[in-house]
Amino acid sequence: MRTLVVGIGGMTNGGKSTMSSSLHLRIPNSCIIAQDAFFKDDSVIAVDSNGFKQYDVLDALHMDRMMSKIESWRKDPGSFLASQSLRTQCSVGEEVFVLIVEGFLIFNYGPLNELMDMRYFLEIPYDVCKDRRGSRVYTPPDLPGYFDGYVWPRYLKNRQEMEDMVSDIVFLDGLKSKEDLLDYVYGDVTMEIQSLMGKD
Ligand SMILES: Nc1ncnc2c1ncn2[C@@H]1O[C@H](COP(=O)(O)OP(=O)(O)OP(=O)(O)O)[C@@H](O)[C@H]1O
Ligand SMILES: NC(=O)c1ccc[n+]([C@@H]2O[C@H](CO)[C@@H](O)[C@H]2O)c1
Repeated sequence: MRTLVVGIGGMTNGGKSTMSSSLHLRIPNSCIIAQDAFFKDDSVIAVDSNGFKQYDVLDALHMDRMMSKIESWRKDPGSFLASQSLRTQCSVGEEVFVLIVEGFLIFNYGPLNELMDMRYFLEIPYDVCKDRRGSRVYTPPDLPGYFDGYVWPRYLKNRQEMEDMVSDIVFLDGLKSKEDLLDYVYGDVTMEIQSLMGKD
């Protein structure tokens, strides 16, 4: 059985969900596991001296649960796919199962990073990131000053840590159009699938 794990990482609002869901729709036998689904309950998230909730760290996430879910895909991707929602597209005869792992801290977690076959990171400039983030409503909503006082400085730290840990990441300019970005990653993934299919 052949499998491929594609990591779609990136900054907050870099376009990860957009890219991942479009990729999923184009790639047969693919599914998405998104890191945002594994945030701990708000009541256990640490708060700093400014009153800012410390959401942008691995400690805010149930990474153990995320890894268990990925493990169940790895054990039996066919059954995992079948247990997914109606959106899942199964294609008989396609032999490579593709897992799209999406999230803002996927490469910072060693055991998860190790499982990736392909790594992408969507980046956008500070002002675009701040604008996009400002038009989103999280639960709980961002406090005034949260972006400059917490999200951005924390991103810079997370990014440095990621670059110190991982070298083979393809950085993508998130200012390009959704279509161009998708075409690029889809082209790469398709080539990899073809190459895996030719392996026996
Ligand atoms: N290439 C693009 N060009 C312009 N806007 C984009 C592009 N990709 C995504 N967007 C827009 O940016 C916003 C954030 O996109 P998306 O939700 O995909 O980001 P994200 O990285 O998953 O964010 P988060 O992880 O913080 O939820 C959305 O409004 C989306 O429509
Ligand atoms: N529980 C959530 O999903 C949640 C709550 C508060 C903030 N966030 C933000 O999500 C981003 C990652 O996609 C991070 O920058 C968090 O601040 C998420």
